[in-house]
Amino acid sequence: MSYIVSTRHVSKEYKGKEVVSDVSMNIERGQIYGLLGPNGAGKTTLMKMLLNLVKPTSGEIEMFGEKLMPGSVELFKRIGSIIEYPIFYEKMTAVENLELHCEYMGFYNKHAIQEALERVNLTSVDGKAVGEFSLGMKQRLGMARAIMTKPELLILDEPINGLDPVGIKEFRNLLRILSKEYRMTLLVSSHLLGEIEQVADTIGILQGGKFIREMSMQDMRSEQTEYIEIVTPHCKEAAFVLENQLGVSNFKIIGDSMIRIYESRWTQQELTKTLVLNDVGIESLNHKHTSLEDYFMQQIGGGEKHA
Ligand SMILES: Nc1ncnc2c1ncn2[C@@H]1O[C@H](COP(=O)(O)OP(=O)(O)OP(=O)(O)O)[C@@H](O)[C@H]1O
Repeated sequence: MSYIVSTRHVSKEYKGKEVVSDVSMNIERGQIYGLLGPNGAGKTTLMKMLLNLVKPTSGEIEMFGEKLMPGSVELFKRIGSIIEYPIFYEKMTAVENLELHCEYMGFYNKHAIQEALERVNLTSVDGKAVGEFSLGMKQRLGMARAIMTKPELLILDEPINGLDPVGIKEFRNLLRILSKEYRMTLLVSSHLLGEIEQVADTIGILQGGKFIREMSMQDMRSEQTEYIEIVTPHCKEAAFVLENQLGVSNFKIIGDSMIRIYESRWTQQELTKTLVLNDVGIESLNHKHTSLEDYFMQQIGGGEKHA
């Protein structure tokens, strides 16, 4: 398998503290790869290492099959990125900023500037200095700058920050277009699975600097569990009846009033009947499945604990 990005045991320490720890990740050409993790997980640091902005303490990085070295410069002509907040010359207009970027990248194509601005829906800002833009407009301009040279790989750090709901929807469509029509490979970080689950092909989960898991969204969806959820004010009594009358062993008690049963031996009717016959009042009893967000929270250790 040829990967566009491949890291081998990459770690980064700051003042003796490891903030990225032994990360081995692989991004296939043409994929939208979601790098997920809560604040401070190490997503930005990992992306900065891919862009040679931060030197790994140990480990190796390959980009486009080539080992990343301090002097690798040509590689970055094939990569577009937005890391943290995009920075611009505030007194210049959007077009002037993009023209300057073209010059810097050795790429000049007036048509590409207009096309990029149209792609991100930032067309009626002629004559306005970037310093007067809102955060969302700056994010759009950052995106225009990143895609203007049609890079093969696009690295976006929390790109949804600052966008309104319409902007988020447009942004997801843009990612799909860049992937499907422009055949770009995309690495997108987020702290919320919900923001990228609809577009990502693969997810890598980072927590406390450690790479917990890398899996396709398809596998992630198939790992969602089904369960029966009982809401009852008599949780302890219900658990006792389930265990002793029905032999149910695979269940969790959540808080004071909820039980989730992960085995399908008994129907909803049978469970209801047994609980009621044993004087256990029930508020509801329903068949459910975990959402991807629940799954993600479980992976990063923020899910419910076993009773
Ligand atoms: N230059 C630095 N010096 C010291 N510590 C740093 C430096 N840069 C990052 N860190 C620390 O490394 C850890 C990971 O930070 P990083 O910004 O990579 O996480 P993140 O997952 O991108 O988080 P967020 O979503 O909040 O941006 C944090 O504890 C941060 O304080």
